[in-house]
Amino acid sequence: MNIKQTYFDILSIIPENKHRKLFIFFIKSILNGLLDLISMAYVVPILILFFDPKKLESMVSTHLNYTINLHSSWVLFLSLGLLLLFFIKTIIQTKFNSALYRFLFDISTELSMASITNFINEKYLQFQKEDKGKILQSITTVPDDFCRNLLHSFIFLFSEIFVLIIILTSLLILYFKITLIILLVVLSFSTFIYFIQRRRFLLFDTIYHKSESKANNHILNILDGFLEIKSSQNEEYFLNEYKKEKSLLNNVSAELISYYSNYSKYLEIFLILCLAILTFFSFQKNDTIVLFSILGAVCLRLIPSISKIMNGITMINSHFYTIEVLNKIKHKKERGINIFNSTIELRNIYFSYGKNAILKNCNINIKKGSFIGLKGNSGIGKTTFIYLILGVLEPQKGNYLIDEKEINIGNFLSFANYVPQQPFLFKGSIIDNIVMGQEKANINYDYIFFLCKKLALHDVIEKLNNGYKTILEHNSLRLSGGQKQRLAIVRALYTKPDLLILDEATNQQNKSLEQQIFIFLKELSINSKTTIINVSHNKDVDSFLDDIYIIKDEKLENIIDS
Ligand SMILES: Nc1ncnc2c1ncn2[C@@H]1O[C@H](COP(=O)(O)OP(=O)(O)OP(=O)(O)O)[C@@H](O)[C@H]1O
Repeated sequence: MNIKQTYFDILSIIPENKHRKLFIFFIKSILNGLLDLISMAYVVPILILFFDPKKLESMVSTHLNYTINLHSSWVLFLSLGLLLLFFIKTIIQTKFNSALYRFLFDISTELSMASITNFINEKYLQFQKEDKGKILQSITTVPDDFCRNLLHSFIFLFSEIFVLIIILTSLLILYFKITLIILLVVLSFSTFIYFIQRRRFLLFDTIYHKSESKANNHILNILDGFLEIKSSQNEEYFLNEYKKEKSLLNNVSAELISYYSNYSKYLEIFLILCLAILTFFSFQKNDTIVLFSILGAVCLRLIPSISKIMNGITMINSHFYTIEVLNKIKHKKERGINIFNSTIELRNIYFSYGKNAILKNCNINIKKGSFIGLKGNSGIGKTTFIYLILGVLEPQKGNYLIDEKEINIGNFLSFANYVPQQPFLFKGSIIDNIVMGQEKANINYDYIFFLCKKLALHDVIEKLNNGYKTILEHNSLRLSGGQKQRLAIVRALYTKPDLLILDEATNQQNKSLEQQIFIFLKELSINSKTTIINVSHNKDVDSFLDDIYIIKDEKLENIIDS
C-alpha cells in the first residue's frame, strides 16, 4: 500500500470544501491517540499510590533520591486533579468521536448525492448501458464503505502510527536493548502476516466490488419480475442466485471483523513465545523481572496499537475498490434550458446503435401547436426517433434547430415532457406522483382536479380511501394499467409542456376513453399551442392528427403528404 498515493486518491474523492476539516481531523485524531495513553489502567495504580502516601514518599526517595512530605490535603487535591483530568479527557474523546463520525457520514451523504446526480445527468444511451446493480451499489454501499471503512481506517492509521512512535521512543530511551528486540520481533511478525494475507485482502476488495452489484441485480430481478417469477414457479432459482452473492459478501465481512480481535491474539501469543525464549537463553534473574514489566506495559498499549494499525491496513486494502468507483463520478451538466416559439427541425439526421442503423437522412419540421402521429412496425425505431427529438440521444450526423437556430443536443429539452408506455409510479401520495417534488405551497390543486376530470381520473381517485392523499407504492398495482397511463398523462400535462410526446401512452384505454383523452389533447394543441407527438398503431385517433409520419426502411415519411 502506497500511503502517499492513497492520501491523494482520498483527497481527489472528498469534496474540496471538506479538505480543511479533514486535515484538522487528522491532527485531532493524533491528539486523541495521545489522550488514549491516559487510561484507567494507569490512573488506578496512581490513585492507589496517592492513598498510600508512605509508600509514595519511599518510592520517590528511593528512585528519585528526593525527600517529600505529603500532607493528606495534598493527596486529596492530587487525586481529585487526576480524576478531573481523566473526566476531561473522556469528554474530549467522546466529543471528538461524535464529531468525527458526523463528519464521515456527512461526506458519505455528499458522495452518495454526487453519485446519484451523476446518473440522473447521464446521457440516456450511456445510462442504458450501465449495470443497474452497480448504479445502486455506487449510490448506497460505496460511499458508506469508503467513509466508514477506508477513510476512517486511514485517519486512525495516522494517529496510531504516531502514538506507536511515541511509545517506542520512550521505551527505547528507558530500555533500549529489550525494546529494540521486541520492536524487531513485532515488526517482522506484522510484516509476515501482512504479506501472507495481502492477496486475501485484495480478493476481499474484488468480492466487495463485484458481489454487491450482482446481489443488487438479483434484488432488482425479484422486484421487477415479481409476477412472472411466481407464475413460472422459479422463486427458488432467483432466491438462490441472490443467496450465493449475499453469503459471499457476508463471509468476507465476518472474516474482516474477526481480524481485529485475532490480530491482538496472534501478537500476544507471539510475544509470550519470545518472552519464554529470551528468558531461557539471554537474561539473568534480575533482568527477567524487568523484562516481564516491560512486556506487561507493551501488552497494555503496544499490542492494541499494533492491532489497530494492522486492522487499518486490512480495511484499507479490502476497500480500495471504493476509490476506483468514486473516482469515476464526474459532475455533468444539468438539463439544458431552451425556449420553443415556432418550430423544431431535424435535418439530415443519421442515427445508429453501433452498426445497427436506425434512421438515415431523416428530416422533419414540427410546427408549434401541431398534433403529429408517428407509426411504424415494432422495433423499427419510433422510440429512438422520439428520444432524438427530446434531445436524449445525439445523432451521429445532422442538425437540430429550434426556431431556426441550431442547438447542441444531448440533454432533455426543458420545454418537453414525455409519457412512456409503462408509466413510472413512485412511493408517495397521488398528488406527490403528479407534482413530482413541487413545493406544497406552489401546488396548483385546481389545475390538477381539472386535468383529472378531463382524463376521467377524478372520480376514480375520489373513491380511494384517502382520495388524492392515497399512498401509492413503487410501480403500484393499486391502479389499473389504463388508470396509471392517465395519471402519467396528467403528470406530464401539469408541467404545461410546449412539447408533449406520448409513446403508445394510451394503448391500455378503451375506445371511448381514448376518444375523450384525444378530444382534450386536440383542444390543448389548438388553444394552448401545445405541440403533441403521438406514437400509436391505432387508426382510431388518426382523425385528430394534423400530420402522420411513418418510419420504414430507416426512412421517415410523411403519410399525409405522400
Ligand atoms: N440502447 C440500445 N442499444 C442498442 N440497440 C437498441 C437500443 N435501444 C433500442 N435498440 C434497437 O433499436 C431498434 C429500434 O428500437 P426502438 O425501441 O426505437 O423501436 P420501436 O419502433 O419503438 O419498437 P416498439 O414499437 O416495439 O416499441 C430495435 O431493433 C432495438 O433492438
